[in-house]
Amino acid sequence: MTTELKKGLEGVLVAESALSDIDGDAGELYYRGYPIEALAEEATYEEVLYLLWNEDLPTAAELADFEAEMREARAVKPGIIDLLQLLADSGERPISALRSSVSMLSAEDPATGSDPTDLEAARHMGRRISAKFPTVLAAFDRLRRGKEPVEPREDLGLAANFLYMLHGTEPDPVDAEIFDKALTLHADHGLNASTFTAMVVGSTLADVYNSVTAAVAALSGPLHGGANQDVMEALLEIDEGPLTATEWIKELLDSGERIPGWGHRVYNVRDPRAKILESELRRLSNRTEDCHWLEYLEDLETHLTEEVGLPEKGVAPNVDFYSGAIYYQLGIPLDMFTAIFAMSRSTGWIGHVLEYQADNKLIRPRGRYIGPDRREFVPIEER
Ligand SMILES: CC(=O)SCCNC(=O)CCNC(=O)[C@H](O)C(C)(C)COP(=O)(O)OP(=O)(O)OC[C@H]1O[C@@H](n2cnc3c(N)ncnc32)[C@H](O)[C@@H]1OP(=O)(O)O
Ligand SMILES: O=C([O-])CC(=O)C(=O)O
Repeated sequence: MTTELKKGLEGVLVAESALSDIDGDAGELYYRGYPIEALAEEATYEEVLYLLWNEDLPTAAELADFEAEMREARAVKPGIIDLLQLLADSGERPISALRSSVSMLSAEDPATGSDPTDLEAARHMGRRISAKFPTVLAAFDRLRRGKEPVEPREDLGLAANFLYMLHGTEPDPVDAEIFDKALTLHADHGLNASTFTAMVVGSTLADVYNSVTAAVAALSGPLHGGANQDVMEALLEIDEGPLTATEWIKELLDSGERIPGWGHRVYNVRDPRAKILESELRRLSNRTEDCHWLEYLEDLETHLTEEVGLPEKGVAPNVDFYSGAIYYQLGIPLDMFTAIFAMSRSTGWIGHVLEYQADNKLIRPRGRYIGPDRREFVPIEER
């Protein structure tokens, strides 16, 4: 046993994976060997989903079968809608409603309770979760706004169908394409906190529903998936307040707070996903003829880079810095941003659990004990 303590498991190798590879110094990300830039530009999110769950990109026939299967699984039963109504009425956050809905999806799946080593049953559960997450989230948002959920459409891709179910109207093709790219960019990212959580749960041979429930919970925090909402809240505060973006960020730094959407455990340079999202935000801003969110973000990045010098400390924009403004311009409510991240990341969680369980070893690290020395028990009447 090693006695070296690695706080936060920083830099510790705990598993092998063929899903995604990150070069933190070069700022590069690959899914199964393909650069993220090419996948975002050339492939649909469904192709990426297939790639992460299988060993390679699908042929046209494989993709058609896979898409048909996923599209057929989109609808949810009335019991889920009743649960979502209950959660909406109690003012639950979307990410928490999503977490609760995984338990209900499990209750409604006949495969739940199957042999934990049955990988085909696990794949089936994974497909159902990723197919139903967009339906659950769109329905939850509509219910809390007093609207009827919109039934999923099988003739639309996953990204376009989500926007359709959320807004009740078919999205502009450019909006759907940009959202599809955002989903691709969030689909997997090595052993990040939520994926590792899913793997820890999966390593006990708990089923995919249990692994995903825990992963949603892990993603919800502001140090992980919650940062995209924090960035947009900051932009709104700048927009509504008297300070310029640069003045606002100076105040935040002076108060000793961290900049949301900046810094990363693995990247020492700009996250490659931030670069793609910045250019997609530009494309969207040109379409909506509203560039001011992009301008705030670029002013902030210029100031934090040139004046504050954060990149010299290895702190640079991460995936959450530019994504929030895209979602906002697509008409997605702020508190849904982290849940949308979960909707896409379910792909990575499930892929990693399936991969890990295929060659399973219970994950169980050790902690260094720093409590009192051995001592005699004192009965309560003598304390
Ligand atoms: C999808 C994702 O999960 S991406 C990350 C999303 N989270 C955020 O954007 C929240 C803001 N960022 C952070 O809190 C951090 O960068 C984390 C949690 C993501 C990574 O943190 P760690 O790898 O543990 O780095 P650590 O906390 O040790 O920070 C290292 C140094 O960089 C600084 N730093 C890190 N992030 C930031 C930031 N956002 N703003 C200002 N300084 C920062 C720290 O103050 C520290 O400086 P010091 O050595 O002078 O004390
Ligand atoms: O990798 C990480 O630690 C966080 C991250 O960027 C992600 O999960 O996409």
